[in-house]
Amino acid sequence: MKNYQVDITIIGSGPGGYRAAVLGALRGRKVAIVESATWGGTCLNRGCVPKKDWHETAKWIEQSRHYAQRGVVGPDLAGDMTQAWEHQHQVVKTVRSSYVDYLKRLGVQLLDGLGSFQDPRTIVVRGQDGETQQIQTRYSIIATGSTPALPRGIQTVPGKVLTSDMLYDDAAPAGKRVILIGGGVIGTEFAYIFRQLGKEVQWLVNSPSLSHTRYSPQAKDTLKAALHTLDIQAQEHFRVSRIEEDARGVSVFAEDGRQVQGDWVLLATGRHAFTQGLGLENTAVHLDEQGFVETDTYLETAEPGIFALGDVVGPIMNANQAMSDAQIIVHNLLSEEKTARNPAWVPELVYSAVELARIGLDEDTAEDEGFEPAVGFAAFETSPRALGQDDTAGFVRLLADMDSGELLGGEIVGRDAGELIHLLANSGDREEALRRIAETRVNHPSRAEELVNATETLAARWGLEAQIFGAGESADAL
Ligand SMILES: Cc1cc2nc3c(=O)[nH]c(=O)nc-3n(C[C@H](O)[C@H](O)[C@H](O)COP(=O)(O)OP(=O)(O)OC[C@H]3O[C@@H](n4cnc5c(N)ncnc54)[C@H](O)[C@@H]3O)c2cc1C
Ligand SMILES: NC(=O)c1ccc[n+]([C@@H]2O[C@H](COP(=O)([O-])OP(=O)(O)OC[C@H]3O[C@@H](n4cnc5c(N)ncnc54)[C@H](O)[C@@H]3O)[C@@H](O)[C@H]2O)c1
Repeated sequence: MKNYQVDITIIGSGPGGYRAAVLGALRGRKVAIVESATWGGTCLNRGCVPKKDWHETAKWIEQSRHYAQRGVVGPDLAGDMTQAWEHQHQVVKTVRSSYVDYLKRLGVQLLDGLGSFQDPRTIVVRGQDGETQQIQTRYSIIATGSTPALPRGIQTVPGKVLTSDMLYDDAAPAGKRVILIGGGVIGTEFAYIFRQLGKEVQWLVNSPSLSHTRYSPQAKDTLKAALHTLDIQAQEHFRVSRIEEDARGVSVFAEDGRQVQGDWVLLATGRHAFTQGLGLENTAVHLDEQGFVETDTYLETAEPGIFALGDVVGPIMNANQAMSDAQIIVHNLLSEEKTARNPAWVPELVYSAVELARIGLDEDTAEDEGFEPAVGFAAFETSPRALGQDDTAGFVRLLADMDSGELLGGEIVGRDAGELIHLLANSGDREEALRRIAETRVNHPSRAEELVNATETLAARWGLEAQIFGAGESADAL
């Protein structure tokens, strides 16, 4: 049995674990990272990276409908999921090998196998070949992510009843008629992607799409309208209770007796924290009622020296949160001044018929926290850049406190929202944020200009000129 002595051990190599390993090594610490399955975790192998690759393909196909009017002529184009699957697979392989390479170059010790606490400072790693290795560690980070949650009584069947994990682990099933279950983020993203990739999609949801998220009603309505334009509509109040397979495919039954038939099913019915086999009983680490690892606001568990991040901590499950958590933990391990987790200021995204991005507080939360939120709005409808791209859906919506002009939150809907949100994500002084945006030297024509326009709307409509433009000359003095 091989033995290692390190400063920090990370269990799980998803975006959170990977980022923690990189930051720990860059700060001169001896780091080991353990992975029981594919290096890179859910995000790289079965989540964000392959999904965004498909979203890009779906956008190309949608945009091809504008080709003729722009003077690009030729036969009609259509999506092919088999080829799209191959494309994402190649992208994922390339990214994975560059990730692993970088960790090795930084001197991180990579260990293949299931990591399990023998005691709070000892982790045993069991490889698939039965070999075991042991790590003595000063600190540990649990970064073991999540797995798909299935409705009660429903089981997966390869090629017929899949989760998103299974969809990317093996080539996509051939059948054209797909039944998609769930109105959460995955359901809303895949309804669009599947449709553009040439599938006939029956989308079953028990509550309206994204109803449990913090996007504004305006954002959800814009997305709904874009999906309708592409003839994508959900069957609402469909609570799945049973799935049957036969020679012709699959039948999905609702609690109220409705029945839908198709070739295969994708279950997008949530995910839960994954802690199986971690040996937490040999530590003081505690799980909450939903199975998430409990931590304090600095992400330390009930066992001093053991931290946790990302999906396994929840409740927000996205790569951005996992990577932000990693930054916080490594910072706190190495600095006197501690930083607390603040999920509100980590961007959230949805990639569907339009992109939705948001950060900060929504109106209700802002009011609850004692602010008086004012809204600044700018639509892409008249943006020269958006018009030139034949893609004018969406807007920028900024929230500021009426008294102080402090930026409270922001939402960007439309093409490239996932890139533009970074202009709001800088964690600098938020009392100065709107002034910083208003003074940004912009590229023209660009979508980023609409952020400047939204700050100007805020100033003009809510009398925030002094806070946003500064106390310069008044109009009377001119
Ligand atoms: C279809 C889909 C699309 C998504 N798209 C996006 C997106 O566009 N943007 C976004 O921000 N988020 C997206 N997400 C969410 C994102 O993938 C997750 O939030 C993110 O991967 C969580 O990162 P993590 O580091 O917490 O864990 P994970 O990425 O889940 O990684 C955990 C790793 O730990 C390993 N592990 C578990 N137990 C052990 C053990 N005992 N020993 C060793 N290794 C272990 C697992 O094998 C796994 O590799 C998507 C998710 C899905 C399913
Ligand atoms: N862009 C991103 O950041 C991104 C992308 C994909 C996934 N994720 C994260 O991954 C996690 C999993 O995504 P998800 O969409 O599976 O989960 P989710 O929790 O967002 O949504 C699950 C949906 O399934 C529905 N559902 C559950 N049981 C059902 C039943 N029996 N019949 C019909 N509907 C049922 C729920 O009502 C809900 O609408 C989420 O936390 C999500 O935020 C993030």
